[in-house]
Amino acid sequence: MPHPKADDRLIVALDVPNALAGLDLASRLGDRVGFYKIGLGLLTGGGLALANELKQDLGKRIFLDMKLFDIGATVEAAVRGIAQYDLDFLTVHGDPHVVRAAKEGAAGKDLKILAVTILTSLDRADLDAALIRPGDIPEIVAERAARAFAAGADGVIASPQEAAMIRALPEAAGRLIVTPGVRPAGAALGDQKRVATPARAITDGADHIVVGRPIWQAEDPAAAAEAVLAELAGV
Ligand SMILES: O=c1ccn([C@@H]2O[C@H](COP(=O)(O)O)[C@@H](O)[C@H]2O)c(=O)[nH]1
Repeated sequence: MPHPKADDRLIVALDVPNALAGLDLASRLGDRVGFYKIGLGLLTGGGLALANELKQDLGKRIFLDMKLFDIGATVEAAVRGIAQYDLDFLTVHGDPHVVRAAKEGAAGKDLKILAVTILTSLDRADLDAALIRPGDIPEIVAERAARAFAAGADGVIASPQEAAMIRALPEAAGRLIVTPGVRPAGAALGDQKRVATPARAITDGADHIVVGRPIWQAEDPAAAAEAVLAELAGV
């Protein structure tokens, strides 16, 4: 079922406590939103059943944000199982062996594998604490993105602050850039550290933006989504 009114550049993160709350939010957002992200927080709260319902009954596109990371054989088996569901995007960590295994698992299915570069909630101090090599974050993100693309990733997850740098990579031609860490001007950051506005993310080369709390925690989620969509309509 197509959604002529929805601008699928906006993906709304359904980080609500359970599937019922997810369905309720989706019904409040109605035709305004055509693309939803279901993540780890909903996994034990009926996330896959919700994904199925949103896709089959309401015609929404679904991004399953699992951020898989394991030995290749396990990632491949996990993705083969997930690919039986009718989903659109799936995340894995951007390490080349993980991306290659995920692509094997998704072979023959119309499921795009997106590689996480560096979480948008991290800054350089966090990387130091995790013993990740020295260097500027945008430079490390660009390198991880190039390696993930070389391993076959259909796209990458990065902060909007790195979108322009990734878009300029030759390896990024025809690949997707999806950016969480998006905040309308003045919105609370929460735990996000590398952020930019919806318009900035898109003008810098993102194909899709992911927006969660600024919409689902808003007093009027439909109005909050409309404000983001109005900003996107201007770029
Ligand atoms: O680097 C990443 C990867 C994934 N996410 C996910 O996106 C949403 C963002 O939610 P907000 O409420 O808009 O901050 C959330 O589900 C994360 O798990 C990310 O933020 N950064």
